[in-house]
Amino acid sequence: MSIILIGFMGAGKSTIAKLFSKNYIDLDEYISKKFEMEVSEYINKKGISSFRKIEEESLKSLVGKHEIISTGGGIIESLQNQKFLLNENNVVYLKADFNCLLQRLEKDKINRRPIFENLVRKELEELYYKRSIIYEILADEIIDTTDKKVEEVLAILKEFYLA
Ligand SMILES: Nc1ncnc2c1ncn2[C@@H]1O[C@H](COP(=O)(O)OP(=O)(O)O)[C@@H](O)[C@H]1O
Ligand SMILES: O=C(O)C1=C[C@@H](OP(=O)(O)O)[C@@H](O)[C@H](O)C1
Ligand SMILES: [Mg+2]
Repeated sequence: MSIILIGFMGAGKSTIAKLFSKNYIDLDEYISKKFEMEVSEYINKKGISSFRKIEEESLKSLVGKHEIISTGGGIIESLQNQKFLLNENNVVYLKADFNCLLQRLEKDKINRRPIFENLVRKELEELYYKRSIIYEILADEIIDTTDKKVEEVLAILKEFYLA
């Protein structure tokens, strides 16, 4: 079994997966290593549709092989992935208020996120609400990370799966 973390950009999926288990895989990191370029570079060079296809293939091939998988926020843009995730039993939605996510994303100088950088606030907010409904539907567990420290979120996840 694999725990699969879903949620909007900035929810803390990559951070939490890494801390939860040595046997983690981050889909963006996996894709970046495979194609020897940052995900942002891949999206800018090859386009978002190509990236979504790679995400589909990667998700399918990695589930079951790692204790925890952090996905990219757009994983649920693919209908195929939605169906796949609906059939999985350990999908955890890391959620947060829009303003909280925005603050985290603005502070994060390490990861480049074309979807975040190329949208104006209103467009990003619309995307957030559109995606939030889908994350909720697909989730087996939901952790609200708003105003929670990384350590607190990690402790809740451990309570679910390691207690
Ligand atoms: N619970 C949290 N509280 C405050 N900052 C956080 C929290 N979780 C993650 N962050 C920060 O937000 C940014 C995005 O985290 P990241 O793990 O890359 O999110 P995601 O993979 O969901 O996009 C990073 O700078 C990270 O340190
Ligand atoms: O929401 C999205 O469409 C994306 C989210 C990013 O991952 P994080 O959610 O880990 O930031 C990354 O996969 C890519 O930039 C596209
Ligand atoms: Mg991430």
